Amino acid sequence: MPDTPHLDQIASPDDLKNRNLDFLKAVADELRAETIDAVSVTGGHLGAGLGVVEMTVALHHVFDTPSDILIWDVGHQCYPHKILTGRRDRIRTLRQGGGLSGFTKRSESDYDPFGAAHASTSISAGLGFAVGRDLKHEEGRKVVAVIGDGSMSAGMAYEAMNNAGDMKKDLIVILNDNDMSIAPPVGAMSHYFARQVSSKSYNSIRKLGKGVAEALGVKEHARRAEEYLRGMAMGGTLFEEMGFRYVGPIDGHDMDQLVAVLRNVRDAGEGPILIHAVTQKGKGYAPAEAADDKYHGVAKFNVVTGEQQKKKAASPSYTGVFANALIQLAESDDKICAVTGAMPGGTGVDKFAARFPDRAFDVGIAEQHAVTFAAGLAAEGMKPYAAIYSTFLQRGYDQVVHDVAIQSLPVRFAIDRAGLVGADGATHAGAFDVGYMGALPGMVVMAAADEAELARMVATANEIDDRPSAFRYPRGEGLGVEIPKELIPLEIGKGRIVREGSGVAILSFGARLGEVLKSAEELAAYGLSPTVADARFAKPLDHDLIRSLVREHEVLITIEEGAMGGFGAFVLHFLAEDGALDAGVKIRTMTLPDVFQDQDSPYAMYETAGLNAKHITAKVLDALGRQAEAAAALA
Ligand SMILES: Cc1ncc(C[n+]2csc(CCOP(=O)(O)OP(=O)(O)O)c2C)c(N)n1
Ligand SMILES: CC(=O)[C@@H](O)[C@H](O)COP(=O)(O)O
Ligand SMILES: [Mg+2]
Repeated sequence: MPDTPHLDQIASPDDLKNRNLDFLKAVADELRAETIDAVSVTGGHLGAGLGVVEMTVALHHVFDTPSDILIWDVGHQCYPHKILTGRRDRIRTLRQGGGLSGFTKRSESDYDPFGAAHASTSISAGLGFAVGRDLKHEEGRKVVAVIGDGSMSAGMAYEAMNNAGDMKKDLIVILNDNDMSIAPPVGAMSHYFARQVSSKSYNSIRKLGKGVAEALGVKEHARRAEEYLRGMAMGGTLFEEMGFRYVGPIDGHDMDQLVAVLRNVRDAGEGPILIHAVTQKGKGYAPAEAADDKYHGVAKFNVVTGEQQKKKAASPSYTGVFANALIQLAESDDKICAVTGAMPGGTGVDKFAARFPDRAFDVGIAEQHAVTFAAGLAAEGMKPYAAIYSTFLQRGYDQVVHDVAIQSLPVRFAIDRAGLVGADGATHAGAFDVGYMGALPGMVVMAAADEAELARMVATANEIDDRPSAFRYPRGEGLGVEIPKELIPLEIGKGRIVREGSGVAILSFGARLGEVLKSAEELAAYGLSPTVADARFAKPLDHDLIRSLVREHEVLITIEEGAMGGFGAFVLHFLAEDGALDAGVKIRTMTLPDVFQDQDSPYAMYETAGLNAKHITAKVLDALGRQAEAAAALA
């Protein structure tokens, strides 16, 4: 544990008030050490937090949080903020079951006025707070939104600035420019920020900033503050064109400069202001600074060496299987393209890009654009695979409906991180895609039961050229099954029987199949031998398979790694319309529960969700009227 005599004096941000700069700098140093130490035992997002340590201390010193509103965009950089705002004693529970969230969360603290985890929401939310404040005539309260350069690639940020610049509300936006997203940043705006930073004025302002900060002092009056601000502003920036006053670039690790600038901005009066702060992701921890990803997201690690305790994977990841299958197909099909929204590593598009650089596109944190861009590619006769996490595809849903589905354009949606993802919690759960994709006329919706199925689904989607298709697969490793060398496409809308049995049928959609097969073994002890089927498709549904399962069994259970309103609902709808329900057939649908589940290990989350083998066993017994045995199976 680090030695932290200054940080020990900070129970809340109040303890940062009336402190001198030397004290604040000492707190920052200790806060950085404490953050590194905590993440070394929990794993999590490290690089982003290390880049805002000084900014976090300065913000809580200058502003009167939580009365003043401080919003962290994404929230993955908020661990130092959590340590300063009364959560230090629980910081080593970050991202663990029952512990602190890895993001800002309203229910966790008054110092988290707005929850996040998806990018680029902070300016919109901040403007909402500012307008609400003014409507309540509480004009003295300040609103600050801190947004990263990567998150400034999303349309939402500009929609918010467009609105804020026009409304002229008192709102402070800090552009935390570390020249990194998860991967290197992309896009013209990223080049624009770089030009601002590399301009000569930055260097002179750095020197000037220190001098002026020393000269100004805490109680300097407003006129001097205004002059200082004007001296810092570079003039003619895009932000100024949008109605913001622009301050910077400033050194986001220089406490003297930060405190002086924040104070002046705080006291500068009406209207939106943007402070351009240049920071370094991973700052102050050599292994993070040296790493390509700046330790964006890490496993537990050794603080001295920086070595991460990554578990050796027994099988390839689903993501890797997707990437390899796509590359294999693209070797002989030059129409195949891959699109990612700032997640090249997470989706495997980086592998595809290494092989086919001209056919891989990282469009930034811009899922809406990613979907419509893919629609344009498809309309031009290309075969785009939009590889997007289930949770982030939510942001592009109108584009899926309006730009893709209504026009029957053959965009292939590779939906990664389907189902529960573990430590990232509710904000990142891939819970809803089966329902929202399956609702769309013409859409083909598949889910992979294992990695071999996934590889074949990639090939199946390649053949679907007259309408959109989607295939979903979970985070993490596959089951270790062999992947066929030749990727034979599946027959559209046809499932498969995996295990012949009688009495009970379990129809699985997606990667719960492993748990279903475990349950089938358990059920032998109860004298039962269920039929197990893999639906493969939620749309079109395999009507023949479902009819035969119902006809030949007393009980039908459906199971999926998704929210209600998905596969089970589609099956029930079909059976109701088909008249099967009139005959009193016993059907149960197993889905994620109707709650937003907090973070835990994926296994524990599925345990809470009631979707592991023992729950399936209990569900079968319960449906058969064997309640006592069902309860015992759960014990
Ligand atoms: C809508 C959305 N898409 C993708 C992500 C995944 N994501 C999380 S952080 C991040 C990079 C953010 O970069 P930046 O805002 O510059 O913050 P930094 O990590 O550099 O501090 C991305 C792409 C997300 N959280 N939300
Ligand atoms: C904050 C964020 O959205 C990403 O960093 C996310 O945590 C990555 O998740 P994976 O680890 O599943 O790629
Ligand atoms: Mg960044």
